[in-house]
Amino acid sequence: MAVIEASGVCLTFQTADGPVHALKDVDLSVAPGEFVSFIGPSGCGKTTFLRSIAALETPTGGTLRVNGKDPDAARRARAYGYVFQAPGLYPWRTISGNISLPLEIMGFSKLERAERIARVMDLVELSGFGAKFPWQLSGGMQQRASIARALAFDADILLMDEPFGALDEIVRDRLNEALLTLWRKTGKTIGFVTHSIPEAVYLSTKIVVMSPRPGRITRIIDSPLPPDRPLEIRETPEFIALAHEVREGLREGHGDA
Ligand SMILES: Nc1ncnc2c1ncn2[C@@H]1O[C@H](COP(=O)(O)OP(=O)(O)OP(=O)(O)O)[C@@H](O)[C@H]1O
Repeated sequence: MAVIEASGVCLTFQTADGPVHALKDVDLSVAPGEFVSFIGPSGCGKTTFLRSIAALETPTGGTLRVNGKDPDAARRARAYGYVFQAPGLYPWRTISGNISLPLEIMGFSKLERAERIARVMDLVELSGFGAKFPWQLSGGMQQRASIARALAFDADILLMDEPFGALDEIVRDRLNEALLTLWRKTGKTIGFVTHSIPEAVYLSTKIVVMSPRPGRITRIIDSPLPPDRPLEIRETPEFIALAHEVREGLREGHGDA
């Protein structure tokens, strides 16, 4: 069964300036364990599509199923964790306290919380930093903490909206590597929004190229790269050819190919 199944999904926002077609006729099927990146220029509906999967927006047409359920039922079943662009950690709580908060709200016992916090901190390589406050950590470490928080429910799906966009390239490279390791270890299905072609190509098993006005999918590219990817893979002809294909897809969407 597909983890995410979109068929003819449309979403039109009614604004004071008239309707905005944020998504038009989006068809996509994501299998369990895939790493799917959404790439495209500003305003092509990447965030809107991710938010629709998470039941934070409601499509105005078509059907969208998450784990075979409608997105709202999937949200209630805690089908996914969501990582936002900014880490969004509470400065008055420690890193452990931040990861713990949603677990507290969901009523997990103290013992279970401690076990889960230790496991996810290990996954994002932050063990030993639990007692620190967010402002004592670098930007990259804060974003890792926010990923740990999203992983704490142990949902099968991880939705990430440009999580590394604000970080410098060296930190971003390290986090990309860490995310791939985490994905291989956990087998989760990941939906990842990015503006970066190398990031999309490095991370994904499937690259979804989108285009604006109306927001739509112009190409879906299945990656031929192996799951095990050292950073140096970016220098290989296969990687460069794939990046070229994504760039072509982006150009086509702009109508100036
Ligand atoms: N709540 C809203 N009300 C009205 N229009 C909206 C709303 N949310 C998004 N839009 C519009 O829908 C379109 C798609 O927006 P969306 O944020 O999904 O694009 P995006 O591809 O994620 O862009 P970016 O890369 O800049 O984050 C844009 O034209 C945006 O202005």
